[in-house]
Amino acid sequence: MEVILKKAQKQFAQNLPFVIYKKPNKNTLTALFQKNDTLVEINDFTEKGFVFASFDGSQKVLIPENQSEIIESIIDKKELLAKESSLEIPTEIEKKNFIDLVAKGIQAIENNEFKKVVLSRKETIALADFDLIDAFEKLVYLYPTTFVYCFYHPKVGTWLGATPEQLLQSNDKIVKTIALAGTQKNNDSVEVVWQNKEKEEQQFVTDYIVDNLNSVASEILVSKPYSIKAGSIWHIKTDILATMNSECYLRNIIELLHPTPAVCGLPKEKSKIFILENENYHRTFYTGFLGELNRSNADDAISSDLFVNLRCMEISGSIAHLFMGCGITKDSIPSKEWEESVNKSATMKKVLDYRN
Ligand SMILES: C=C(O[C@@H]1C=C(C(=O)O)C=C[C@H]1O)C(=O)O
Repeated sequence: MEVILKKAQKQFAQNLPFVIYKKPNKNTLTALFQKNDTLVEINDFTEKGFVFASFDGSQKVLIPENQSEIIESIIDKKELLAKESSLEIPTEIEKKNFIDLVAKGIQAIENNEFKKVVLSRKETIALADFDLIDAFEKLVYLYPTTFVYCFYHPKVGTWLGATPEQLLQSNDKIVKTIALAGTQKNNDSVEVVWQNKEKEEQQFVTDYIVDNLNSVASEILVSKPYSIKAGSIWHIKTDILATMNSECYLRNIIELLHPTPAVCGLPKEKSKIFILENENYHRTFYTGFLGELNRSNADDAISSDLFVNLRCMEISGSIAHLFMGCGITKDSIPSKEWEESVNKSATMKKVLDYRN
């Protein structure tokens, strides 16, 4: 593990692109160290490597397998306990802006413009004594059930995240995906109880995915919704397994699924326009997707393994930009959505706040 982390440090110091990641519940780190700093873009999703794509689909960057050194390493055993962050809380202005944005979203739903919209915000934190690879290592230990990554490209930026959300996993004609939505903070109670607002919001996501896959799948299996925990937050999740028609390609499936109503809304186009016009910042790679694309020699028979870029931050010099969003429906209460966004920001704040 030392070796792979040291190599990542060196690659970063030399301004060469790399990604280092850990899959949910796995004890292996994988890294792709690109040997040059060429910016490679995806054309049709037949490329091999690690993809890093933006929310609006305008940027689809690849760390190509055939131009990279690929290293895997077992994660050393160590336990880091999550703790409450003591970093600064956001300002009253940030709070007011987000509450106003959510109220505007609810109004648009009441006007029947759409049924659901996911609205988000960005929070900026000044960093002291920050080390990228050290922060990545802490994320690995803090969030074992999530997809943890550190992505760097000198022409794109530096991102870190620990996301609970799979976009899809595919091998030939078998595609696995999930519907994830509904959020509540862990309060150590024995049973997690969900209100109708969260159940409905998550059902929208399941229905959307199943409806869209129906046009290209010969069979779809859908699990019952269940609760899962990511860091100190609970979500509702449904597993979906589809067998695709022979004329369906990975590119079609990605176009059908991304962005799902878990991060955009319903209907897709109308909610997307609302997001682009009303969130007063650019999401760039937040709520985009990332992961292994058409991996060669996949030992677990999964050739593409993609995740949605949530619970993430962009590092820019000595500043971290944190991103968090909430699903808004007709039953949303703006102040509660604000609290939810604050709870979600704790995922990254905990690692920024950690002192050895
Ligand atoms: C948009 C985010 O999360 C998404 C929104 C959720 C919700 O609205 O309850 C839950 C999980 C994610 O699908 C985020 O974490 O920024």
